[in-house]
Amino acid sequence: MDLKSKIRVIEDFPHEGISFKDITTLMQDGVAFKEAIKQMAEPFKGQHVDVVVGPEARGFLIGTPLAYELTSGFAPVRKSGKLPYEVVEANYELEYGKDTLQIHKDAIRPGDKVIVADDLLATGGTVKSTVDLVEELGGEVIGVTFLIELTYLNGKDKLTGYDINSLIKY
Ligand SMILES: O=P(O)(O)OC[C@H]1O[C@H](OP(=O)(O)OP(=O)(O)O)[C@H](O)[C@@H]1O
Ligand SMILES: Nc1ncnc2[nH]cnc12
Repeated sequence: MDLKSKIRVIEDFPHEGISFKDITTLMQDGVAFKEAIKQMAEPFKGQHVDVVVGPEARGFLIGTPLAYELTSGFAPVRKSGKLPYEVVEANYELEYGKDTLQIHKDAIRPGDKVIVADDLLATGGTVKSTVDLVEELGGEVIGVTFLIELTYLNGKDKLTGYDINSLIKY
């Protein structure tokens, strides 16, 4: 299936010069959505995964079905002030802004095998912060996976040494 053809591209959103990759059109198509998650899970089948971690908000859309497919737990990384229990936090920059991300202190146990999942890799700021939070809690990041990678932004450079996968490349 041509999953790339299911992505809607909107130019100059949310700012002039940004070519926004809209995954809602892929997700509306049940067969395409299922195929995308199946393909994202493929490299991890047969490996033990304790937790998939996904950053708010689109990381939840991809991370939770991936966790379900891998029979692992899921832990959310959220923007500042949303999580009710004790947190650790990291500041980050992304393609069109900056923010603070937080994770519950007990979301990861030391030694947990963790996959970090998001819809899209742009500059890599979001996912690098997410990886840092997992490692601060003692988790081992065994993979970092994206539905989409914007190769022209070189986000992978922030993630050297990690096993990185992406299904759809621009
Ligand atoms: O690689 P980066 O440059 O960090 O950009 C990628 C991030 O940007 C988007 O999230 P956004 O912060 O727009 O939040 P949302 O998921 O709540 O829409 C996207 O879902 C990734 O998480
Ligand atoms: N170009 C883009 N399209 C969709 N989400 C993004 N997040 C960061 N850059 C993005």
